[in-house]
Amino acid sequence: MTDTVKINRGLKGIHFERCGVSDIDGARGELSYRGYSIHDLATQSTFEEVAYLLIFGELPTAAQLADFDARLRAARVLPQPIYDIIAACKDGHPMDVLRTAVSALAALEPQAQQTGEEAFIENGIRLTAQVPMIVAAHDNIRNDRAPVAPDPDLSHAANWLWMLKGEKPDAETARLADVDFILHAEHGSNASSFAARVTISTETNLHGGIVTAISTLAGPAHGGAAEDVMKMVHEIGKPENAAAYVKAKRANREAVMGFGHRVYRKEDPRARHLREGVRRLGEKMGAPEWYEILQAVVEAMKPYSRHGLNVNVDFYSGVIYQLHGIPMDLYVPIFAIGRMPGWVIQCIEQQRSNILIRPLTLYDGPEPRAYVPIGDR
Ligand SMILES: CC(=O)SCCNC(=O)CCNC(=O)[C@H](O)C(C)(C)COP(=O)(O)OP(=O)(O)OC[C@H]1O[C@@H](n2cnc3c(N)ncnc32)[C@H](O)[C@@H]1OP(=O)(O)O
Ligand SMILES: O=C([O-])CC(=O)C(=O)O
Repeated sequence: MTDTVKINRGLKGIHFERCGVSDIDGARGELSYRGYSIHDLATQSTFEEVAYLLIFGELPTAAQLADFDARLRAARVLPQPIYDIIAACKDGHPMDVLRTAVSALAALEPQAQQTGEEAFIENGIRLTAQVPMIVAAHDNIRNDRAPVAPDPDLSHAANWLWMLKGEKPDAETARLADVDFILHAEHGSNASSFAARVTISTETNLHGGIVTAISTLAGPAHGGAAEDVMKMVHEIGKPENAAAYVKAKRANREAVMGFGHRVYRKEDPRARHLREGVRRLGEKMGAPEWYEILQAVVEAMKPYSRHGLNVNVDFYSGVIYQLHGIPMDLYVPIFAIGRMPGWVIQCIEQQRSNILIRPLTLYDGPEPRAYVPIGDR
């Protein structure tokens, strides 16, 4: 038996379900949400429209978008105990604080216990509005500032920057954040969405799935990579050091952060928009060196890229955040803010045609043996 069972470590290349939300063509380096190219969405759509598209399956009409947007804006409310919980763990990593706060919301808001499609949509919209509030409130509280009240006149992205910094962003800055959220909104059966589906498959509530997803996104092999890319860029310091840095990493068989992907064998299509964002923003702010360091790393990685090792979505995003003065440990929470609609729809899809997700591990431990009482060991 042991010899004949095929083990798929990491479930590489395994389709565990059908899903009509996003399509990733790893060989071609293409991504679409509900049939719409990520390039069209990133250049023409807004986060609110994309969130609607992901959750309801179609691009909204103007009236549907206005209604959805109003629901999102009305949901910008956190119960007071959440601020107390954030204050109590303010010195923790923002992902730990976010996870704890979302978990607390499940206990504080009675409607969070409801399951079923309507409840998941309602709770998903509320959480999508609350997650940026939690991240911004934490950053304010840990810096001895009062949380900034949401502004009902601002879009999701602009309101996030307003709550974080206490200043209204200009249109270009708000649009860059909007595009960043669109690019991060959904990505099929990535580790955090898969983990959320496993949780939902036990018939629990949406908040449980989102808590799982936040935990899973945090690691450096997934969303945590953006923070590590920025640490790498600081360590490299100037473009001429990039080749030696990459050589040393490869000699030690260590990963260069922001490179590699389980599915893409060509460049991650999302990276194009973020690269352009870094280049433009660097020029505008008189700090072109960050873009130059990143491009020097890309150049240095070329000899290793022949098996499809290319930049992923996490490679360029950190520098954009840094140029906006956002602390490094907020990079993963920003990913989580963008990913909310993707997590919500993955949980809805799992619930819609549920089956308990419970794969097997092949036992390769000791043969059956006699129990030895503790006094005789
Ligand atoms: C939003 C996201 O989650 S995107 C991913 C973000 N994560 C990162 O950027 C962290 C760095 N990258 C990685 O650790 C990996 O590429 C992962 C975890 C993303 C994907 O891992 P896997 O699909 O398991 O690929 P695997 O690790 O088997 O890599 C295949 C080959 O590419 C190499 N490789 C993969 N990623 C990298 C990297 N970042 N730097 C250098 N080499 C790499 C591996 O060493 C391996 O080479 P080998 O066949 O000679 O042993
Ligand atoms: O799909 C993956 O494995 C990781 C990823 O790029 C994402 O979640 O955006």
